[in-house]
Amino acid sequence: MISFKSAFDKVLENTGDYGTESVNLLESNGRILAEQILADRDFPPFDRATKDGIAIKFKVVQTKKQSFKSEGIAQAGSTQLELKDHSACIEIMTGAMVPINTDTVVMYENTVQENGNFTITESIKRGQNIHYRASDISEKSELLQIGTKIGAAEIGVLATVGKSQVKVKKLPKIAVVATGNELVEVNEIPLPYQIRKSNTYSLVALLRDKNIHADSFHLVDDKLILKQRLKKLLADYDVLLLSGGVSKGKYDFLPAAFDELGVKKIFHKVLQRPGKPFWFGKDEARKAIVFSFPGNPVSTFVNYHVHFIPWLNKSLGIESSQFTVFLENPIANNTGLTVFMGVNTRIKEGILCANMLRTSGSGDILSLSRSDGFVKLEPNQVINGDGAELPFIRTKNFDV
Ligand SMILES: Nc1nc2c(c(=O)[nH]1)N[C@H]1C(S)=C(S)[C@@H](COP(=O)(O)OP(=O)(O)OC[C@H]3O[C@@H](n4cnc5c(N)ncnc54)[C@H](O)[C@@H]3O)O[C@H]1N2
Ligand code: MOO
Repeated sequence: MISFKSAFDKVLENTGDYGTESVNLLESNGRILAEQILADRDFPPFDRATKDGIAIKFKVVQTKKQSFKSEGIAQAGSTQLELKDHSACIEIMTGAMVPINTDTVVMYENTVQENGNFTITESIKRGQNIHYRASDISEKSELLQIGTKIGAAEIGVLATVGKSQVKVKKLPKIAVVATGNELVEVNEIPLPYQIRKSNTYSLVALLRDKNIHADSFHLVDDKLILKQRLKKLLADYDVLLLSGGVSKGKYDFLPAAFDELGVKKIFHKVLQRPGKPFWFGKDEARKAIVFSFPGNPVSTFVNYHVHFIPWLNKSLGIESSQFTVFLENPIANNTGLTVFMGVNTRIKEGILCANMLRTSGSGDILSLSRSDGFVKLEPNQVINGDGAELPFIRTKNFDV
């Protein structure tokens, strides 16, 4: 059996690169940018008014009482106007081009209007209320780097520079596989010795959060059939995420089946809890990676978060976020295993604090919906009554 750290390192040594693809702008949300985005023009592209009011030439302002006759209206979305009489003004709307021969915008609220003449009522500064051309960034400057995670703000930038198609990192093609004769479908009534499958649904849902639309399968405990089905899945998919069938049971055929199919075992069994019987391997010939998680729901869930997510992030070229929480309870891990313990979190005086949850073990599927994530305890780590800051594996968003 290998330590959690060694297993984790081996998982990260076996990441893949799935290339790039072009997707529609809105479909790029949540994806990883695979092209450098440059400004196609200056930002902003012209001197633009930031207030509705009048545009004037500052130099001609002599007294507070002076009034400016309006020559016309500069509307956003219209060509640039020119102030003919330098002692007059042009009314201007937010977003419009500042007219030629003007350099200052005074908002309507700071003027008094009478018969098309405007008198400025407040002191003004030269150049006020103008967002100057290229003051944010100039043409050809880099706006977004390769490797940026695209969110709503980036979609706005991409739209601004006219990217209706965006080159993003391709996601691996994934098969989620349930194993076990005891499993029935969600819409079936289980017999007394059966249960409905849940792991595959959780995994498919988790993957959807990563924009991956996985296909799911169910394999029964028959070694020959298992091998036939696995062979095809290994050829058709980049990654197999399996649950169940990897411990010591008489029907836990997966390790032997992988061996007979020529899938290289990288490790089997990790000094961690839950999720100890995790089997990880690589099919060099068919170019597939196999995450074969132990079947207990908490084991599958924890392994997905602690091993698969960092693997996926590294495969896509992005850093995995590292969180910590302050665990408020004393706890002793009297084992040589790395332990992942379900916790609830809350913000106390600006600090994210965690409290451990009672659970009956890795078959306790309800504990997953009650917890916000897991804290990581090192082998034989003891936390006394003062609590301690610990690594935190977040499994829920803070906004839910
Ligand atoms: N002699 C030993 N027995 C066990 C060991 C061991 O080291 N020696 N390890 C235990 C640990 S730890 C775990 S975790 C489990 C993992 O066993 P398997 O990966 O072989 O999984 P199964 O036996 O197939 O299933 C375990 C449990 O999970 C339920 N299950 C499976 N798939 C699903 C699914 N898709 N949805 C919901 N529930 C699922 C299954 O019905 C079982 O109850 O082994 C221990 N035993
Ligand atoms: O790996 Mo098991 O999850 O300890 O029950």
